[in-house]
Amino acid sequence: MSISVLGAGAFGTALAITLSNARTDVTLWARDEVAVKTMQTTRMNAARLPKARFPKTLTVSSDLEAACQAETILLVIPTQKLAAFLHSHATLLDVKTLVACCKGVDLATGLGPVQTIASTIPSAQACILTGPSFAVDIAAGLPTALTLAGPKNCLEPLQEMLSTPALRLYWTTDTVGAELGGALKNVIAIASGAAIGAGFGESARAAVMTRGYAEIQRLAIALGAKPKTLAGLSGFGDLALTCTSARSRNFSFGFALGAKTEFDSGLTVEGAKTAEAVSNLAKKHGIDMPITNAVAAILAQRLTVSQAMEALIARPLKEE
Ligand SMILES: NC(=O)C1=CN([C@@H]2O[C@H](COP(=O)(O)OP(=O)(O)OC[C@H]3O[C@@H](n4cnc5c(N)ncnc54)[C@H](O)[C@@H]3O)[C@@H](O)[C@H]2O)C=CC1
Ligand SMILES: O=C(CO)COP(=O)(O)O
Repeated sequence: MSISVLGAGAFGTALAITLSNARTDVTLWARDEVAVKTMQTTRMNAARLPKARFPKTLTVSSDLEAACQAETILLVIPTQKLAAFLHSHATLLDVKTLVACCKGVDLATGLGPVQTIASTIPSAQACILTGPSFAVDIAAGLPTALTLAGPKNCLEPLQEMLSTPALRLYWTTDTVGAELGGALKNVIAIASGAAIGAGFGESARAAVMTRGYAEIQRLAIALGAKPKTLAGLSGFGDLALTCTSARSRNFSFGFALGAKTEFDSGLTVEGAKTAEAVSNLAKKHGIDMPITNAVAAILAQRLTVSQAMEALIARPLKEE
């Protein structure tokens, strides 16, 4: 039962390193042949995950057909690129166990990663691995706990296969809760970063996190998520990590918005497109999501960070 990790960004590389520390049949695939050759020679991914050395057992390849011979495939490319990737390579991915390792809602379709897999490759077992984890921590072998969600029949073998001495996986069949918790917390992390960057203070950040969690629950439960999943690693756990760490790209992006400083546009910030996608979903389902709407409005330059905060604080008073 071999494993291929498709996508050699920070997270794909980290997962491939930790898995190949524990087993010998892991392949890390990247589309860029030059980057693959460099990784094969240097045994590291200096561009995305500097300092982390590849175990001898890790195979790095740009041959997608060969990589897709594996029974279990981890998809670690950004959410907005996932649907096109699956469409382009559907025949190679047919009937496989596909584990999305990305966090977001597709702007074009309004679907999360599991739903995107299920709608594109119905023959596949569509799963998601999500929860609080920075790539650097996973690559360094630091203790981490994640949520694995998918169809019941494949969860236990997959949990066994993807757990390592440092990486502890919990399973759930609630794919809706797992994918929405991971997607929506990134939007709240942008808002938290903006609050800190603009100098509104840590009390304001705590309010953004807590009321953000309330709106995550409102939308996700309306779409079928279980409250227990949202309170777990993939929801509350990841919200806590991402909203409080300057190592988070979503938090740092928000911080730069609030502080009016530059931000590296080459970095993957899933919450940016997801804010608009979720704002559209909330409107469609009649769900009140003022913080998400504020982030979407800031990114569309309809509001400044200060105007957004003033509008949030001035909302009608109500029961918690
Ligand atoms: N970096 C982290 O600490 C964590 C990241 N994640 C999630 O993992 C996902 C990927 O993030 P990162 O690896 O950090 O991003 P990254 O920006 O480091 O890497 C993304 C990779 O995807 C590749 N890619 C993009 N479009 C592609 C396509 N069409 N075909 C093939 N490859 C393509 C890029 O070449 C790049 O190597 C995101 O959804 C993120 O939220 C989840 C947990 C932790
Ligand atoms: O999802 C993550 C932590 O669990 C990574 O966060 P960023 O994408 O904001 O860096």
